[in-house]
Amino acid sequence: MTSRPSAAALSAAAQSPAIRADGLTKRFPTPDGRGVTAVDAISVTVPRGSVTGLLGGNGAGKTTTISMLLGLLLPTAGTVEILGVDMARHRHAVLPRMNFSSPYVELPHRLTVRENLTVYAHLYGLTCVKKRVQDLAEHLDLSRFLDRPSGGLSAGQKTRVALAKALLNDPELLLLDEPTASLDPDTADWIRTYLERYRLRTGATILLASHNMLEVERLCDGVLMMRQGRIVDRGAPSALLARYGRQTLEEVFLDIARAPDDRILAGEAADAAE
Ligand SMILES: Nc1ncnc2c1ncn2[C@@H]1O[C@H](COP(=O)(O)OP(=O)(O)OP(=O)(O)O)[C@@H](O)[C@H]1O
Repeated sequence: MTSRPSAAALSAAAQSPAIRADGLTKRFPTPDGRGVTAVDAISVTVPRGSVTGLLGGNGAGKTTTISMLLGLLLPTAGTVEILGVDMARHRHAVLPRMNFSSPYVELPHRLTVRENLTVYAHLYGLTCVKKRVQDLAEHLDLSRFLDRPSGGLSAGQKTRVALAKALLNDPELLLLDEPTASLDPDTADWIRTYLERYRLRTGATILLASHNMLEVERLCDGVLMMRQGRIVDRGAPSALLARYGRQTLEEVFLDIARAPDDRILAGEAADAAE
């Protein structure tokens, strides 16, 4: 159902967290019929204006989680509210207020950067599209290759274009899957600084999946640690360092990734108690 939320629901929504997921689960079918549980009943609350890191090893369930938050994948079970709006019922009311970028989603190769951004700007229903594209190109240092086909850009240039696409509608909620994957340290630092400034300027909420622990320590107020589809720990980076008695988030990550399964279950108990 995609009916419009009521006035009372909209007023309550304004007070709600940026993301609230409850019991969110995704099971994929597999050819052997056993299926794989990519995301296993996770419950997450992300406050407005925060930057939250979604961490976990390969296959932990980060991309699947982000896809469900975006409404790109239907959950097998559980609920998602974005900016107080129930994604299952009123997804179209909130989609214009959010956006995402992912290295796994390529823009059409043959279109130029300008054409791609223009198409997306129209899809998002923006007015003054020409000026918006021009302004973003300047902010993200894209002007030199605005008229080149998107497929011919380097990985770093593509990442900046993907970020421009994600910022076209000035999203209140930005979901980023590995925003600095395969970037050189200079470009990665540039993107992080840009994101910090965007958050400060707009008060937007950012959820980012990352394998770069220094990035997470620098950008994130809070961290969600995933393993085998579950949230096994969470907290501010400083709180996690203290809890594990470690100096760096990378060490904490390794502790969690290498812990025996009974530690995972302990994390689940903490999750349920939240
Ligand atoms: N369409 C699909 N069909 C079957 N299994 C899937 C599908 N998509 C994801 N999976 C499985 O779900 C699990 C979680 O995958 P996901 O891509 O969410 O992990 P991830 O944490 O983003 O990993 P990475 O860090 O490697 O990108 C993995 O076991 C993966 O093989």
